[in-house]
Amino acid sequence: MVLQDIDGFEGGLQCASAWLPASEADELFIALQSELGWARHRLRIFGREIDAPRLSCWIGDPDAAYRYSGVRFMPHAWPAALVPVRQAVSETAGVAFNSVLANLYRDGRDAMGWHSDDEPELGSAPVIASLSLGATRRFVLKAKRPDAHGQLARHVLELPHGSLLLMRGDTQAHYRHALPRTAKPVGPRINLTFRRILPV
Ligand SMILES: O=C(O)CCC(=O)C(=O)O
Ligand SMILES: [Fe+2]
Repeated sequence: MVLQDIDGFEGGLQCASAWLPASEADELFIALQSELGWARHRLRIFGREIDAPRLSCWIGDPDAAYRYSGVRFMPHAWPAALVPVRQAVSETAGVAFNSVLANLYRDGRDAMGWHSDDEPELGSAPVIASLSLGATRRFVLKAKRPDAHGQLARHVLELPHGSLLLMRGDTQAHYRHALPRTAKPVGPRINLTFRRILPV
């Protein structure tokens, strides 16, 4: 397993493309797809309530209560399939993660819009570890402020089955990220973003 720095992020973004061997990633995908309590979370955008275009399940230790897009979630308990994964991801990242947001993108119409994971519960420079399973999808980062040429820097990553992406340092403060829709035919994808929720 090799964590590679992604250029232009000064150590704030690292990726291991085959962090989980394919057979383990296959098994994990199947277990999570059938066992998690997938639900359509509701989002508040400009005062309107809308259904998120994906299915989600929030998992964590009992004290890891969390607000996401203006909604307070009580975490589900850790399913057996995620106990060793949480341990291994925590070791790789060097952070004792106490929660994970699971997202299921059923096909190319499911997506996640532009945001930063900068909620106060995550602290000022959070480490977020993102494990991708299933179909490869495009993950895009865009700077919040223009560079010296007046451009908003953009970075595109393809996140394959079993890959682990670490976002650290100023990544949330300086960038937004998104998982755009795609018109290409793609199968389902599960993404797990491990987070450390601080007591507030
Ligand atoms: O699905 C992804 O790769 C991104 C998920 C994400 O940004 C999040 O859960 O905050
Ligand atoms: Fe995110």
